[in-house]
Formats: sequence, C-alpha cells, structure tokens
Amino acid sequence: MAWFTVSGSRTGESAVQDVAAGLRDRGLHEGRPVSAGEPGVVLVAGDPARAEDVVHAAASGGRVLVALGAGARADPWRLLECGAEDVVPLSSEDDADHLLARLERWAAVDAIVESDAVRSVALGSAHRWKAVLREVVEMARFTTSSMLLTGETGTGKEVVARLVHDLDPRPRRRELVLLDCTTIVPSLSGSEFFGHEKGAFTGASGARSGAFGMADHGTLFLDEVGELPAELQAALLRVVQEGTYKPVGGSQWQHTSFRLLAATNRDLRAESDAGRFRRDLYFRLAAVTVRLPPLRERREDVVPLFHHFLSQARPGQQPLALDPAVVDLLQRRPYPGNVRDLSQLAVRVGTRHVGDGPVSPGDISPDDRPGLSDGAGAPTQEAVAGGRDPDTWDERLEQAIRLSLRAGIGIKQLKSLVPEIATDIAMAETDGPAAAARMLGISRRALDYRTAGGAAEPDQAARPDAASNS
Ligand SMILES: Nc1ncnc2c1ncn2[C@@H]1O[C@H](COP(=O)(O)OP(=O)(O)OP(=O)(O)O)[C@@H](O)[C@H]1O
Repeated sequence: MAWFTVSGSRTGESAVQDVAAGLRDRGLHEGRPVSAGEPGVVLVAGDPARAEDVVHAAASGGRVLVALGAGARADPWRLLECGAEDVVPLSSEDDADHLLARLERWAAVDAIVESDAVRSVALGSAHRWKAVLREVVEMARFTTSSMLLTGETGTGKEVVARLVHDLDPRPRRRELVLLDCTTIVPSLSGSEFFGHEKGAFTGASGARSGAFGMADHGTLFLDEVGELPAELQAALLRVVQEGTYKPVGGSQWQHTSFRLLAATNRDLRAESDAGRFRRDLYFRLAAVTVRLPPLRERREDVVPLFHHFLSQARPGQQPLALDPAVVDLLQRRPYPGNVRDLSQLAVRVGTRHVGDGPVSPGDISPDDRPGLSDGAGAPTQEAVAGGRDPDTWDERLEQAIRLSLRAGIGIKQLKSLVPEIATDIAMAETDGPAAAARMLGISRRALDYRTAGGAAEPDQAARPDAASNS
C-alpha cells in the first residue's frame, strides 16, 4: 500500500501533511502507486491543475482512493471518471485511520480475488472481470446482502453464485440450494418451495423439506428469476420479507434465513417498470446488482480461457500450443453463448486434434470458421455499403444464427442479444452517440436508454400476454 500527495497551493496543505504523517507512522510507504498494482491513496491539497492526470496515471496501476484536503477544489465526479475508486474529504485527525482501514479492506479483497479458491473457478484476468470479482468478493465476504447477477447467457452467473456461497464466512453456513425458475411447475411449486407434511396430498408418504427450508442458514440461488410465475413472486416476497412460511399441509410457521441470490439475462428493472415483474420483489432481489460482462467485452481472456478448456477436454495430456492463425480466429470469432460457447469450441477442437503438436487451422471444424475474410461472420460496413451480394450477407447471418442455436441460445435470447450487439457495434464504429443512434435508426433518447442498461425501449418491452402484478 502506498500514498502520495499532489498539491497546487498551500490551501489546506497542513491537514494533508498531518494525514500524510499519520500514514507514514502507520507504515505506509510514500511513493506513486502507479506501477505497484496495489491499493493507494492520493492526497489532494489546494487546487492542483494536474490532480486528474495524476489520479488517472495512478489508477492504471492499482486501486486509488483520493482524499481531498480542506479547500481542495477538485471535482470528485471527474476524479471518479479518471479511475479513482472513491473520493473522500479530509476533516479530522482520525482520517489517516479511516484511509488505512479502507486500504486494508481493499488489500484483503484483492488477496481473495488472487487466491486459488477464486482463480481456479472464476477464470479471467481482464480488467472488467477483475472489477466484477472484487465487487463479488466484497459482497460475499463482508455482507449477507441479496445479489442480482445479470448478464447474457454463458457469462458465468452460476459460477459467480457458487463462488459467493463458497466465500460466505457465516459460522455454520449450510447448503447452497439452486432453483431453476424455468422448470418450476406452478401447481407443484408449493411443495418445491415450502416442503410438505406427511399426507398433505395423495402420494405424500413422508414429510419433505422445500427450498426455503433447505436453504436455511445457507444460500438460495434462483436462476432465471425473470421466469418466476406471478403467484410465486408473491410467495417469495413474503418469505424474503418475513422469513416465515408454512409447509403444504402444515399448520406451524417455520422460520428460515438465507442469503438470496438470483440471476437473469433479462432486464428485470424495465420489466418491473412495465408491471411484468413485481417491483417490490425486484428491489429485494437487487439490493446489489452485478453485471457480468459478455466475452466480447473481455477479449483478452479468450485465449487463456480456451487453453484452460482445451486442457480440461484432454485430461492427463500435454498442454497444446496454438497456431497463430488459430489465435487470430479465436480473437475475432463471435461468442453469442459467451464462455459456454468458447468451452464447447475447445471440446470440439480437442476432439479433432491428433498428437501433441500445436492446434492448427484444420482442427477448427468448417462450421466454426465463419466469415474469416471480414471479421468473423458479420458483414462489414463496406460490404453492406458497397452493395455486395445480399445472398452472401444472408448466408453469413444464417451462419451466425446457426452457431448461436448450436451453442444453446434460444430464440428468446437471440431476440435480446441482437439489439445489444448492434448497439455495441454502432458505438464502436462511430464517433459519438448521435452518429451511433443514426446508424441504428433509433432516437438518441432510445440509445441512451439502451447504453444505460435497458435491453429494450420501455414501450417495446410490453408483451401482449403480460399480466400486471402491481
Ligand atoms: N470465469 C469463468 N471461468 C471458468 N469457467 C467459466 C467462467 N464463466 C463461465 N464458465 C463456464 O461457462 C459455462 C457457463 O457458465 P454459467 O452456467 O455460470 O453461465 P450463466 O451466465 O449462468 O449462463 P445461463 O444464463 O445460460 O444459465 C459453465 O460451464 C461454466 O463453468
């Protein structure tokens, strides 16, 4: 852990110097945390013109906390944009202790993120992935908050849910109970949720615990929670709020207490705004929302993850090198099914490969080699603008859809993925949101809504069969 001072004038400098001395006394070394890759503090005094540059440089090497001396005129929001994790005012002699406590917490979280327990199950070292892991570790270790995990299919929501449970430090922590909300049959769900007493219904030859009982002192993970039928949303809300339930056929209230985790690849917030998901339940589930990035936002993880899955597909055999053309393909290929897609590709490659030589282009099956000439499947702007044969365009689109279906992406997910990918492409290929909105053929407001996290415009989100639960 390190700290350093940046000052523009004498205003407020004495307070900053006091805190600096305090940090020195407590064993923190003075120096720039730029290359250290460790937590650090930047103390800002006066109105230094270069504070933003300094914070920007520091934050590229590690996590930075900015402390503003009295009278420092730096803009905290700009400093956050420059990469600071937080900006706090300095006001008392105890501030050195507070800063130190924050840095120690960060260092503890970073140590867990770098531990084998995490690295061996939630692979990846991309900046965005590490930021997710830090948030997840912080929540898992230091709170019992419920957490809503969002992200496209195959981004690792279940991996993260298991990690949260494994890192949970509650004494006598019990089971992780997984419920896939797509498979819940409403007529049978009473027993599945609450359990039943012996003789509660025909065939109930003995008492049985339900998910709420089994998760007591543990974790309940509701996968695909957006699919939960309306009547079960109400039942769940009651248990979450009051911690009590009655088994089917029982007369005694039972108590339960669990950490609630839920996952969805839908925009539940928009759905609750549209009355298709209970808003009160949404806010209970989403005390903390963690968005897992799609693989295309962490491309640097593609090749290391591929190596990992390839080794898993060839247990006990030598790790294989990759031909540069294969590396190139891996990096350019689309992954609509995200990490799951990549792992299945590695299995197919492992099956085709013979011997211990490098993986060569021929090990990639023809179906996995889409659109090499123009960037893995998608028609380029030039191709479209230049009026190339529309049949070729159609074929490429069809190929991309075929790959998605094979990767287990159903029509519902495809429908939500396509606008999201199109938005990403437009944002990357134009020089601002106005141009991106024009490229997409939508209003600037609709684009802002999408980029702020909405999967569809509110007026497009309503389904004719949607029942209001409000
Ligand atoms: N960071 C990761 N490290 C290692 N394996 C991962 C990682 N992320 C995902 N996987 C693997 O990818 C596959 C899909 O992961 P997971 O089931 O957690 O995704 P998901 O987001 O829950 O998907 P869905 O929404 O379709 O249920 C699993 O086999 C999982 O082990």
